[in-house]
Amino acid sequence: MPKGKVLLVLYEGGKHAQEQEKLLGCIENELGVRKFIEEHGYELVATTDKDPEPTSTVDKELRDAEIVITTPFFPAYISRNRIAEAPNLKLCITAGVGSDHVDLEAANERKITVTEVTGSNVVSVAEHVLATILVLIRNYNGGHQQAINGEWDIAGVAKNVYDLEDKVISTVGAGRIGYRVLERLVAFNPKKLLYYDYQELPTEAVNRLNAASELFNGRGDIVQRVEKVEEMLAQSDVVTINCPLHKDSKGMFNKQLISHMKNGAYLVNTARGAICVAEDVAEAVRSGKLAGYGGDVWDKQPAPKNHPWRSMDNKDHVGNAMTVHISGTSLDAQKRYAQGVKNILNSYFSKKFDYRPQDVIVQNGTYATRAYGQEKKSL
Ligand SMILES: NC(=O)C1=CN([C@@H]2O[C@H](COP(=O)(O)OP(=O)(O)OC[C@H]3O[C@@H](n4cnc5c(N)ncnc54)[C@H](O)[C@@H]3O)[C@@H](O)[C@H]2O)C=CC1
Repeated sequence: MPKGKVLLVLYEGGKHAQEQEKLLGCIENELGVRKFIEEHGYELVATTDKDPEPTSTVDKELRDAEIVITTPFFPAYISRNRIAEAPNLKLCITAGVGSDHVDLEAANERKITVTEVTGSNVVSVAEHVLATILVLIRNYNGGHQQAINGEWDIAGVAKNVYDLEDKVISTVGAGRIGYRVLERLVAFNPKKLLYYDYQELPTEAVNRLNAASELFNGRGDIVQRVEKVEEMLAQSDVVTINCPLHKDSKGMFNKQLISHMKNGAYLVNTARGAICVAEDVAEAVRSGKLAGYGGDVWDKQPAPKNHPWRSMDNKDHVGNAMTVHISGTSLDAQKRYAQGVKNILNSYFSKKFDYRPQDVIVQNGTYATRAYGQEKKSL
């Protein structure tokens, strides 16, 4: 009987993989799972060649694969067509969080299980959100450019510098990352922390934030849920997006929704690029409607050289805080999601299928989480 095949798609590490052995998430280090997979009698095929569909190595190797492991950082899109061409496929594992690169509806139709390593990089992303907010609101880029260019024009930088203290800050999505962002923001003494989510935060979670704000800043009752996103945006100095990409969130931040934001507000998106309409955001930054946009997720990854967010700029050249998709792939996160992938494989190989419930996105033809849409089934 031929061996079952596991297909692993990761980004290239090159010389960095040799320099840094903790870089588990690159093709050279294969999440540290090769030996484990082979010991269980499976074949492992690892590749970086994911595009274009349908002529890449992924297309060829997926045809007889039983398991595919991908990451959101360098996503191999497991599309409906690719699923149709992969009759043996039983399990898709996301090494990280966010499985929108898998066609979840098509997976359900075929009863393919889709799992991810829930929680593995939520702290990493929350820290990146805070970093991006501070880069923008403190005009770090303006000051840094002068520092390395030999300039000293303080007014030229200071005219775009604010404090985060006393601002209204909001999150679209208050799940694991959104909540951790709110937690970390308390330290900055915000005026209000608002959230928009169709799932309400537990009362204890809200009480904890209010109590911390009371203790550190002398003001309680700062957290509020807002029912209408437009109402939340109209009050917010800084908005961060922390919800998954699905049919209701795709293209949500378009020209029309951005028009409800305060003039000169900041928008930070480390969730998924396609939640925003790229050209509409770039135009809002150009016009000054947004004082800045930052994040690390793009609607197509790797993003093309001419993507509007690469050249997006404002009149003072300080409104762009984009990075490549790195927030969830810190070395600490890589260790956690590599271990999480191993645990999921172990559940599968043992035929116990005793996955951690929070890791399961779809199973047995249905959604196991409500995160991918309001109407989706809850466990
Ligand atoms: N940049 C990066 O490296 C990473 C990005 N992510 C992204 O962040 C997303 C969130 O991750 P977690 O917080 O761990 O997920 P989570 O499942 O804990 O929380 C997501 C929350 O968003 C809410 N939500 C869903 N659709 C919404 C909508 N249209 N409007 C408002 N709220 C909505 C859900 O009800 C849930 O409370 C992931 O799905 C992924 O796309 C996650 C990890 C790494």
